[in-house]
Amino acid sequence: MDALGVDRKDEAPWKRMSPEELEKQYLPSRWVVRLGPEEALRTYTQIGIEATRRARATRRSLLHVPYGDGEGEKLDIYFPDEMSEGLPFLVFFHGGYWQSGSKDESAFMVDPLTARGVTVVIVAYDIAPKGTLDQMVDQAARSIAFLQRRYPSNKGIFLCGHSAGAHLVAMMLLANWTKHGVTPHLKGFFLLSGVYDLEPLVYTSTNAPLHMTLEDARRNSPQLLLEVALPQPVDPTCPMLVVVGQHDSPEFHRQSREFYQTLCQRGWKATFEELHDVDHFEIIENLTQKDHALTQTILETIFQ
Ligand SMILES: Nc1ccccc1C(=O)C[C@H](N)C(=O)O
Repeated sequence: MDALGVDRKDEAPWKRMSPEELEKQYLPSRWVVRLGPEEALRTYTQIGIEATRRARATRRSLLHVPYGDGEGEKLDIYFPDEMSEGLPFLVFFHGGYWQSGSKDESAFMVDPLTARGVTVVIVAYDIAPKGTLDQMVDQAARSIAFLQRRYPSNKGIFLCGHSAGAHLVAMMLLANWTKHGVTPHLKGFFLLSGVYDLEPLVYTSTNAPLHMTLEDARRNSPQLLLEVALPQPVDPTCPMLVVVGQHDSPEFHRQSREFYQTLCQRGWKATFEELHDVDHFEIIENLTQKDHALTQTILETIFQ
């Protein structure tokens, strides 16, 4: 038994990997087949910058809105043409292993979603080394509480996260909304190529700027926490979509599949999708396209 009282037999496949293999499993850029690792990361950043430039040039927006007192606690809101506060919101948390990326290069899905009447919010949080995992999880919850307070007549808040951002979104299933003074009207979760058990990362180079101890990792692992958690306040009929790319690593596949299974066991209406011929970066780059299958699935979920 570990500190959380979970009887975790030493069966996790990553525990049998060499340090080199574990390192590779947790570097998504190494599994991209269409491009080299550096080029894949560069392309992802370029597409994010271009989508953000376009969103800011074409959509009505409120940029750098503070959701807290901290310098980094800002979010961007992009509105559809139709002006109404009674609209669905999609709130996006970017990836980058909690140490890279920003809201200013992450407005991927703004154009196709605002065109269909969704208000899209891109949240900034204090990445490492400035922020710790605990602080980033708290910032995610505070940004959502802020939006619920500011737009109380919203038609539902849908959370979407990519990679490390999917981890932050998954942690919202465990948020103590009483502490935040408001219960957000959460209506759906889109978890794209996420990590839900942070323990293996403690033994990789990704942890260098994060400085996670094993305890930090466990305290911030929704996979572990949900296995032992009490019934959650999030509505059991709330749709949860767990998505992984075909060209994500085997460890990323395992993490998504196991998290999906845990969500189902906890009684949530989860679905699991492996996107054919898609890698860790395309999964989010594709959301700039209105006709892409995942963009359509997200819109259908929001408007079902
Ligand atoms: N920049 C990112 C943005 C989103 C998601 C992952 C990354 C990564 O860089 C992961 C890791 N450093 C990699 O080389 O695959």
